[in-house]
Amino acid sequence: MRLIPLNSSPEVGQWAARYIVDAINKFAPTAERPFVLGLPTGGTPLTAYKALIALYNAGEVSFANVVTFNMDEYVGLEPSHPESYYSFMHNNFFSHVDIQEQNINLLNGLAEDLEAECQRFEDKIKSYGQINLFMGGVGVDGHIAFNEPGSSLSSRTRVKTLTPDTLIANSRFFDNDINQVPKLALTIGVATLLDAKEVLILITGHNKAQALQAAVEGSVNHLWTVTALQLHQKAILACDAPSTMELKVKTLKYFSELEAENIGNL
Ligand SMILES: N[C@@H]1[C@@H](O)[C@H](O)[C@@H](COP(=O)(O)O)O[C@@H]1O
Repeated sequence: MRLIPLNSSPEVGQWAARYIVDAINKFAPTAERPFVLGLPTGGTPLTAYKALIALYNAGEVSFANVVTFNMDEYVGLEPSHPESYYSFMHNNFFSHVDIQEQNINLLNGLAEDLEAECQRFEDKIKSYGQINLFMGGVGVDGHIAFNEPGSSLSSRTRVKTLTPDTLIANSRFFDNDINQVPKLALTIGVATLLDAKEVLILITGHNKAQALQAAVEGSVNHLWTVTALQLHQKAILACDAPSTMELKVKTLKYFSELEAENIGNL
């Protein structure tokens, strides 16, 4: 695991965007051999999307040969609903870059057969071989995508019932009314995420400090699904200063020194 200690949320976004752009450019994608990028929604990645758009506008990257897969989507919201993850992604990222619509993959939370939709998504990912880089965030309770506490660490894309904690956290996007938040979501599984060649998780804010502590210092545990990243060969956690507050001084110093000396720790 690499832990990248940064100061602020904008710095985390800039670091992540630079990492993604470098990965795409190094891969030199073509139409026949696209770069496959996994993407999240949420407040945390907004600074990364802004920084990616800035790098695109500066001519440093093209998304023309990038294929994307989003982590999750609510069940029952029209794509045009302002809080659907379809809307989020188009408003905050896709509409601002040169990605091709046919290269965008989002789960369809309105599918008649939700299980078949989840299988379609898994199959589509497999058709590309592997996701090259999956960016994600983390919930206050350490959930990854919508893999709520207690999710199988071998899980695949499926329907999940959201916990009261997640409904409360996400009600801020629904007029602070928990009853407007969809109770179900489609989400990639923990194993789907672990299948990616690289995983980059962004963690910002003091309310994520316990999740970061669990991810780095805790044991692998299905109650904090982010801890499954300890089993991944190439997991990176990019975090701001407030989110590191629960880490031992020794832990933070160790990871900081590795990065300062450009050694990394995979
Ligand atoms: N399904 C999403 C997650 O993918 C996201 O990581 C989490 C945290 O969101 P935020 O970044 O807004 O704190 O919220 C939701 O549960």
